[in-house]
Amino acid sequence: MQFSEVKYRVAVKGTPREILSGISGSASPGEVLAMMGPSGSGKTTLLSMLGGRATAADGCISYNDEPFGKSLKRRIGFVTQDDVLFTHLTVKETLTYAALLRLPRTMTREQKKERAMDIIYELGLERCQDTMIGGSFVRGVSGGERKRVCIGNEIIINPSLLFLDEPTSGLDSTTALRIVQLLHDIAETGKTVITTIHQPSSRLFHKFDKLILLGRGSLLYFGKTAEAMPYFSSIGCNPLIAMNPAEFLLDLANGNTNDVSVPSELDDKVHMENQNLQDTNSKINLRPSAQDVHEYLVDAYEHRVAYKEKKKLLAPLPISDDMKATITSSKREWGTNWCQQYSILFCRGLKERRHDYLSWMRITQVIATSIILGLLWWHSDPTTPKGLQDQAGLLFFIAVFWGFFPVFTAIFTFPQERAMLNKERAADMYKLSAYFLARTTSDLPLDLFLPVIFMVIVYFMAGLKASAMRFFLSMLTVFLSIIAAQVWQSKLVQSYNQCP
Ligand SMILES: Nc1ncnc2c1ncn2[C@@H]1O[C@H](COP(=O)(O)OP(=O)(O)OP(=O)(O)O)[C@@H](O)[C@H]1O
Repeated sequence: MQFSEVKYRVAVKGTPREILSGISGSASPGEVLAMMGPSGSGKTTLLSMLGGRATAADGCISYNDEPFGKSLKRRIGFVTQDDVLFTHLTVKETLTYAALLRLPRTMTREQKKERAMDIIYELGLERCQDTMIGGSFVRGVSGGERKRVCIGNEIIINPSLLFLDEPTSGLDSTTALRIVQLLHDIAETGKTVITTIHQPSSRLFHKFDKLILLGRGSLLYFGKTAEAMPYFSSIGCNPLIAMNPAEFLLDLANGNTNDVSVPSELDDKVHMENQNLQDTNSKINLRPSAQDVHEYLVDAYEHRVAYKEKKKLLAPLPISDDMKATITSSKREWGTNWCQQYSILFCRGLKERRHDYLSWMRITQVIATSIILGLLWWHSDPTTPKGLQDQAGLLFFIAVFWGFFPVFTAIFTFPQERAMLNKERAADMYKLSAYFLARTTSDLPLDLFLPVIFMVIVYFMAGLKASAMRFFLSMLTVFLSIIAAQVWQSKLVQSYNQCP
């Protein structure tokens, strides 16, 4: 993968702001490329563009000399910074559903399940395979285990290109090392791995083959990790005390020169500025400002390394015609057919949402409402015109209540699923129509369970046991209200149909 002069701009309050200013580099099969830089330096933005999740304002990104195409989606694994997983599924269920949806049709269902189990063992998740993922309201697996599940979700398809956004953040050094070792092993099988990383330990730092150092959206270094320290030494920046190279590079990228030797050009600049300050009796600076350090590093890279690296990027890659045809093909390859996608998504939807739909809070809410209604219409008499009018009012209330109740549930549960829908659709896991139908139909049995309890209570308390026909008609009203609610919900899904 090669990228040259990649730029990214956003408009902040109408003013264009440059997030990335001309980043160039490359990563080859068998290599792990790490992107380092202070928070807000543009690592995630660059990774999203390289992974085809965002479009660059300027510049060129190519994969085996071809631009990003739909067929590439299934060859790319992308682990986002935020863990996007279903909270109520277990580790094993999560990876099994991913395997069933993503692995190619040529594999049988059993083989796909076996692959999920292999990943569980490979990532050391066997002890928590039956534990729920969990989230803000449900206690589940630990942060490190959740991160490993996210990685497993992507490596399960054996991607040619694997992108990871801060896979080791918040993990202890041993677990972090284990994950980086895993990335190394994946790269050794001929894959390309690109990861952003925050403050790695020195042991981790040396595991990366190539390094990109970003500072304020500019490239401060791109090249072999082993050559980073000699390069900075050659431009006059050396650590004055023994320190982790990653810490030293991050300090430099932040413009912090404490415990770092400063090149003579920067020293001269500080002296000149101090002379001007003495004239105005202002406070004297002892160290160069962060802005000066940044400008010096960008300038040094531009003059000493950039030209050489850009020349390397211009050299054509030797690629076979078969490979070229696969990359340029605009045909999407689905891992499963439409019916299989529907049935997998239906089962997954039932498993995930039964916790929300059948929670004690919802059950109590429904039973309490039905008891209140039963008390208000206590043993109403359907033989008089006034009593019949009363019962028509009750039926109207029931229809409205069951029209809105599922809608509110959908409003609260769907936004949580939106991130998942975006992520899975970006990886071409299924068609939107399969998702939509599976979601609507998996909600129906759950939506119908509570109304039945509700209706039974109301009928016995309000004394509406007169005719089976009337019971049937009011159940039909409830059912139609729920269908109307589901159709309304489908509009909600369609409004989110702008994902890639
Ligand atoms: N759409 C946007 N609108 C406004 N600012 C943006 C947008 N996207 C990115 N930025 C800004 O661009 C900068 C780089 O963001 P990015 O998420 O790439 O940083 P990062 O290096 O990954 O940071 P961290 O390590 O904290 O995750 C940040 O200052 C961010 O606020």
